[in-house]
Amino acid sequence: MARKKIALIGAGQIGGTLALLSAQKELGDIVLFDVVDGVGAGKALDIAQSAPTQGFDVALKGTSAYEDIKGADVVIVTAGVPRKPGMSRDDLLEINLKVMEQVGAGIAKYAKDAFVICITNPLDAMVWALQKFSGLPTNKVIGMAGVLDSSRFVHFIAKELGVSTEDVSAFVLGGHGDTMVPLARYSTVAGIPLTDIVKMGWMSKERLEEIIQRTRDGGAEIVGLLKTGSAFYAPAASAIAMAESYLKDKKRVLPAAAYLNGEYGVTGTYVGVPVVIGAGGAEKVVEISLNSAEQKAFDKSVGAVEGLIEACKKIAPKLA
Ligand SMILES: NC(=O)C1=CN([C@@H]2O[C@H](COP(=O)(O)OP(=O)(O)OC[C@H]3O[C@@H](n4cnc5c(N)ncnc54)[C@H](O)[C@@H]3O)[C@@H](O)[C@H]2O)C=CC1
Ligand SMILES: O=C([O-])CC(=O)C(=O)O
Repeated sequence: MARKKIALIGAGQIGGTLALLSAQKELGDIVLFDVVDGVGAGKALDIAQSAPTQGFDVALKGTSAYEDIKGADVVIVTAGVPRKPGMSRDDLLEINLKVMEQVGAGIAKYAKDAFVICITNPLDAMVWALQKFSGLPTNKVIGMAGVLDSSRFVHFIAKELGVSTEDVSAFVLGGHGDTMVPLARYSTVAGIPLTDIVKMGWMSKERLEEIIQRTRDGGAEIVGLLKTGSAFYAPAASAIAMAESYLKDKKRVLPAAAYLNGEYGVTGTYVGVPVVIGAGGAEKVVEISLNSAEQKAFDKSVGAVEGLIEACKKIAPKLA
């Protein structure tokens, strides 16, 4: 059976980590594309030279030519710029929107049958723009954020309670920004909702609120520590989980920025919701019932994303 092909657009911090993880998991042959000549090739060669000790058999290639992504099964987009301390993700909108236009054109020309995962920030607006610029079907273009935000929530809960992350699961909905909605009611420890964990007295309500806020600030916390860029290991691992679910038709239910066509009462916007990811791409948006406080928080988050989409339309009128 021929190997699958994975194209990584952007060979920076996340792109390089995506290449390493894809190789170690033997997800397919890898093309690392970057506008900066040599970056993709350098990382491809470096990772290829780890194969003898890691024991994987995949081909890696670096490039600055879009034609090399031809026939890719999965395209993961990290092209653009990350934020620095003092910036919000939204400050990246104008510069990264231009990048999405170029990337969208490249995908449309050479990889129109691919499953596309966008990571570039501000995530929900960028995945919306990338789908428009590429013209690919909405079920084949998705944004990575919810898996990362939920992983952060899981990490903080497991650490707080002194339990394995294996037994904690969490859901964070909404846009990938300050308004994201970590859902305590749908996040569990061995099946016990966090709201019950509080009732049982295992964790105080105040501590849970602090952890929820730390989750919302999870990206900024790492930007503050790194100073020169943003998180990349966990973001890459999150996108790989999504790519793997598509390539292996695992049909995992993962929180991701999906195109909403009436679900949750929202139309025409990408926002973080639980999605079944399988061979058909984003196969189904799972509509969980929200109580009034959760709905209010979700609506606020959708409003923030819609504001960014309007800003995109002003900058690039052809998106309107
Ligand atoms: N969705 C999420 O949860 C997360 C999103 N991000 C975002 O991911 C993006 C990438 O982050 P990093 O990899 O850390 O940044 P990075 O700066 O290390 O890598 C970005 C790469 O994109 C390349 N690039 C710039 N313009 C390009 C173009 N027109 N075509 C192709 N490549 C181009 C750059 O040369 C650079 O190598 C940022 O926008 C960041 O904010 C980061 C973490 C989590
Ligand atoms: O915070 C950032 O700029 C990068 C990001 O989206 C994250 O790590 O969640």
